[in-house]
Amino acid sequence: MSKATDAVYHVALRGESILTHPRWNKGTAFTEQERKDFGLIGRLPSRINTIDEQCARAWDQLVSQDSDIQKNAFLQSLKEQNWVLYYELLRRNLRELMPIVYTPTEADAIANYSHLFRRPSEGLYLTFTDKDSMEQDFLEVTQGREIDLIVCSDAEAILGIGDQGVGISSAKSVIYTLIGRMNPSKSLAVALDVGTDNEKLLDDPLYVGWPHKRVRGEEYDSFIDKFVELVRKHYPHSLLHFEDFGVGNAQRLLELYRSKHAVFNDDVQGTGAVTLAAVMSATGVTKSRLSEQRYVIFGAGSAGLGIARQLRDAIVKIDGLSHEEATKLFYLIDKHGLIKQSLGPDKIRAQVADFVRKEDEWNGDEVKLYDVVKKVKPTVLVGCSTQGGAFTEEIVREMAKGTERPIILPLSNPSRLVEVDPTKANEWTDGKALLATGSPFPPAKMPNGKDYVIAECNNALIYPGLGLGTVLSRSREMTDTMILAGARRLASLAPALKDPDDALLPDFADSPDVNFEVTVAVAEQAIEEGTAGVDWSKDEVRKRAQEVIWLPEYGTYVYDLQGEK
Ligand SMILES: NC(=O)c1ccc[n+]([C@@H]2O[C@H](COP(=O)([O-])OP(=O)(O)OC[C@H]3O[C@@H](n4cnc5c(N)ncnc54)[C@H](O)[C@@H]3O)[C@@H](O)[C@H]2O)c1
Ligand SMILES: O=C(O)C[C@H](O)C(=O)O
Ligand SMILES: [Mn+2]
Repeated sequence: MSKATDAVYHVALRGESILTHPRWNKGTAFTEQERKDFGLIGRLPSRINTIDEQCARAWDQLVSQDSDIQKNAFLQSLKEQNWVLYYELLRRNLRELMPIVYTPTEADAIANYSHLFRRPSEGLYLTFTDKDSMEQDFLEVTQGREIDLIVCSDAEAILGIGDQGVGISSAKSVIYTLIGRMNPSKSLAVALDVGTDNEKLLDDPLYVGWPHKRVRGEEYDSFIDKFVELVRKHYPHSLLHFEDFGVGNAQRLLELYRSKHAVFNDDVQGTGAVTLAAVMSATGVTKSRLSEQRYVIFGAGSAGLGIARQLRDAIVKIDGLSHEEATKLFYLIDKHGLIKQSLGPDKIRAQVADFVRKEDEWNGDEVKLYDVVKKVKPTVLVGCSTQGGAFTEEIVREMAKGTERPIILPLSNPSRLVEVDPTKANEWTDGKALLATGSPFPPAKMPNGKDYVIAECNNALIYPGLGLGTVLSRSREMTDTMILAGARRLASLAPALKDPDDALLPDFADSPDVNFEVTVAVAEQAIEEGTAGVDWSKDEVRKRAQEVIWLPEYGTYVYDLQGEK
């Protein structure tokens, strides 16, 4: 592992400029020599603190905040002051602080973005009205920086809370550092502000985004295209991560660009990958094959479709079924009920065409979840519908009648949108259900009194590794086979494989090591299939992956006018 503590950095900033630069600021941890060299003696109180002392102080300040949203705001401002301290504090308390900086609290932070606004998030705002100066604005912010990863969102479908306009979230790029241990200087968060259809925001005089209806159609496409072309021109080797685009754009843009650049849609592909890992783990417990399951996916949007495709493709690849046979194992349900032929084209999105059920199997207009469960007897039920509580007691009990160990994955975020509270699902199935949720939940009690840990089936458990594996191997594309390799590696690390009563997926406390393994698996696969721009042995992949790890440690600074800024 790289030892940043021993690292020596040549830095060209002095005085106020270094103290206000979050990458270089050490606050009270500047050494005596550094205080002399960087003109800081009169700018700092006398005592020199260690990182341990700084973490203890920051922790005390954090826990004195009254609510999670205030804690989130406190951590945001810490990030704006001192990256090392911010990431080190989070690293030391990962399990506890993930829900504060990420799901579910981040949903509230984004929903209240304009009201909590203090200063712009570091990152890039690209607004539709400024499209003509996009390249200039892009270069102004990036300034020739080395960037490996760009996370962008048009915020049309933020988690399950819908259109949030310009609610830029740097949370997704923070995770690349926190869990993927990626150098934060190498990532960039981009807000693509094309307006909003959220009336509450449009009517809010404090809304900080462009107060205009969402631009759609050709104008939208050409705006996005201009941005993607800039990324391709200035950062041809970067990974472009799409987050929380609306259902009409997510899969479409992915298909449009994936052969031209390494693009990744987290909601489609990241969610598909982590859910596949959870199902592989659960079928390990039930000692059955993926191809022996019957799958009901409730909510056929970006996530639902991504999950269905990922599972289907894995069944083909791993269990050897034909594409058609594997597709038949899936029942997709959206707001008009089961997706079946008679719904007609207005109610069926083009992307789900593969999964449309034949009419002769079903009577009636709109077939509801309960009726599907009753007839199909699914072994796997996935929720990505944004409909809190949709898996009612009646539905869960019905499912448990049809299968010994129902695999139930209510994935909608944030917590209040979960399709079923896992404690309830555990109770209604007498502890038989194999459960994982999208947001963190406390353990449920098994009939024998033991805790059943509810795994967090959130794409953050895998996307940093998928992204970093792609970047590390300098792949121009993130292929389905690379994603599958990452998902299989994650599944192989599932606690339930060792102890069937344990969690279906690794804990977030272990996510940095887990993602390291995913990174390695993805890069190995890219090299094996020839997608990579490098040709390394397996040992070398691991060594290189170690070398790029960034740890939140200060190192020693030397003042140097030619140094970094
Ligand atoms: N756990 C994870 O890692 C993860 C990842 C991605 C998305 N999600 C969650 O999944 C949910 C969906 O996200 P998305 O990106 O797919 O959004 P989306 O808008 O693309 O999809 C939501 C789908 O649910 C459908 N729907 C709405 N009401 C319904 C109803 N009553 N019955 C059935 N279907 C209904 C919508 O028509 C839409 O197709 C969100 O809550 C999001 O937070 C979780
Ligand atoms: O943001 C998350 O927690 C996961 C996912 O990307 C989502 O949209 O819900
Ligand atoms: Mn998302």
